[in-house]
Amino acid sequence: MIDRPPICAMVGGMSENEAQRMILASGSPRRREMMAEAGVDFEVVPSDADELHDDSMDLFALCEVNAELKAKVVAERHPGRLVIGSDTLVAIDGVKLAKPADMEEARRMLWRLSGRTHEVCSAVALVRTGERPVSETFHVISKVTFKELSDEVIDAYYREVDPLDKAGAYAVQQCRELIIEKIDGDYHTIVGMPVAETLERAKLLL
Ligand SMILES: Cc1cn([C@H]2C[C@H](O)[C@@H](COP(=O)(O)OP(=O)(O)OP(=O)(O)O)O2)c(=O)[nH]c1=O
Repeated sequence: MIDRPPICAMVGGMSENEAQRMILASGSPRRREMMAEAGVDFEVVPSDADELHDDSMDLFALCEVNAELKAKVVAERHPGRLVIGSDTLVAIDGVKLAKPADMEEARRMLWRLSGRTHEVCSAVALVRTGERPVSETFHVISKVTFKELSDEVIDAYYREVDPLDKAGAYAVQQCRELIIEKIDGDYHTIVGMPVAETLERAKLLL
């Protein structure tokens, strides 16, 4: 006899367990770690969506659009599954800082942030296609104040931290004492995703 789950435990051709398994549409190791630490069952399918860069948009709006683009591409390929996409941007004086293209740009970003307070926005899109479609997007903004930096401090910081895959060219989770004076808001939002709120909302949508 073929061993298969009963029909009542099947959702659109998937077993209930598979349907309940969320997809994190991200290549970010930080997002993956935060979801894993929260103890949820999920699969990682990085998104190949092209991110939008539009300085005329509000910080939160651009972040939300990018989170949606990332989630939608993966959701289209996995109908029936709840897909989580996320985007993080840093902003100061109306200028948005994404991931730096090279070390020179990274250094320029840190100088811009030196001794000042900036915003970090992380947006999350929860998207499902198929029979029970869902599209919900939200964002959280936290504030980070940098110490006054110097060339020596930046050299020391970049000996320990690779800035090239991080918005704003720094990582709050690494060698924080070298560059950061103060954090106001949700720490996980700065690392890349407001994970508690994401999972609360996701649970209601499964
Ligand atoms: C501000 C900040 C950002 N980051 C990271 C989180 C994100 O991985 C990255 C922002 O770039 P994103 O474009 O949001 O994400 P990503 O390209 O790393 O991953 P994906 O699009 O596949 O989801 O910066 C930190 O790790 N620490 C920080 O303190």
